[in-house]
Amino acid sequence: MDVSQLLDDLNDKQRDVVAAPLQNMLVLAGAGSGKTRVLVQRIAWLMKVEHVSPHSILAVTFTNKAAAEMRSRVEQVAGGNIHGMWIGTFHGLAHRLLRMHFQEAKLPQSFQVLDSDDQLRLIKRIIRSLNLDEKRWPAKQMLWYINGKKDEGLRPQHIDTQFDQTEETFVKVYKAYQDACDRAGLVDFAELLLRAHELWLHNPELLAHYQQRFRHVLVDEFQDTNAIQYAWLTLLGKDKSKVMIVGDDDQSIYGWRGAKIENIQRFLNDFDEAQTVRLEQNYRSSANILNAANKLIANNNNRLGKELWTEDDAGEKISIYTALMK
Ligand SMILES: Nc1ncnc2c1ncn2[C@@H]1O[C@H](COP(=O)(O)OP(=O)(O)OP(=O)(O)O)[C@@H](O)[C@H]1O
Repeated sequence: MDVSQLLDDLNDKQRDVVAAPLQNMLVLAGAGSGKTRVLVQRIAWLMKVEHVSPHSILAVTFTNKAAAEMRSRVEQVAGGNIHGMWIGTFHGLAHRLLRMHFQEAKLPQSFQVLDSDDQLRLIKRIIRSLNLDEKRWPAKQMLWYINGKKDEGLRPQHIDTQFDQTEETFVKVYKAYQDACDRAGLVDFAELLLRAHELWLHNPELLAHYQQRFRHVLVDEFQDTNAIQYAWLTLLGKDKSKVMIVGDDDQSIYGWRGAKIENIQRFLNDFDEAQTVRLEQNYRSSANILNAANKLIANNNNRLGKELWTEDDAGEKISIYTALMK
């Protein structure tokens, strides 16, 4: 087939990614370097050139909006039928798996998803039922603790509280909260991910089915993945799939909610012969802005390193604006 239409509007590095052999790959993509375009064209390439069935492709993005956009762009570029392809957020895909396999996941068929307001209300009730002082043990802090532990893949029984009485109380609330959720068939957002991971971990045949099916896995915004998302992805893709992750270690902004930038480095160690390609040409900003950004991010620790550049003019000089916060 004539593949030129899939490669025509790409620069050399973008082409290297789209037309790469079937392999594990890290695409280090700077801001405005066209990563969405590359991801979409890569999926189209897999289907049209490598004759991969859409049924074998799983693509993960970070927001529902990005997932919807990717789906419609892939449909456009690949020409319509992408039936059987899974495109979604980590949470959306985990939810889908739990609905399909609720019995193996030990959930009632009618389980409900709790949003963070519901979660906070339930935690407040638990704190009261345990006769704890709400001022000393604020519900919001408990909520952060519970979600944080789930993001790390930890159940109450995994947490060692031997030397820490404060943590002992946190774990007591976590346990009572989880028991209440389990009794009522309630699943919070962090639980979606943790339970989807446990679903595969404890049901090897089910895992084998998905490993067999999803031979091509693509993940966007990889720098934002937390420990449990990485563990889930590793279970699925490490042995049988070709996994392409796209991320930017200079754009990690979710450390405060469990994102682990070191997952990029772990990917290079854990996934066989992963190749790295850097997308450094920027299509969004003038050279003055990029040079200033390059100088600033050069101060970040432990970066894999890249240097953004543009064919555009220097543009206006940068001015500094100081604003007061109320
Ligand atoms: N090879 C190219 N030639 C011309 N324009 C391009 C090329 N690749 C990407 N662009 C343009 O660059 C802009 C940024 O692309 P895109 O949104 O895909 O980047 P991105 O890396 O996902 O951005 P970010 O993650 O920073 O939001 C878009 O307007 C896109 O059309």
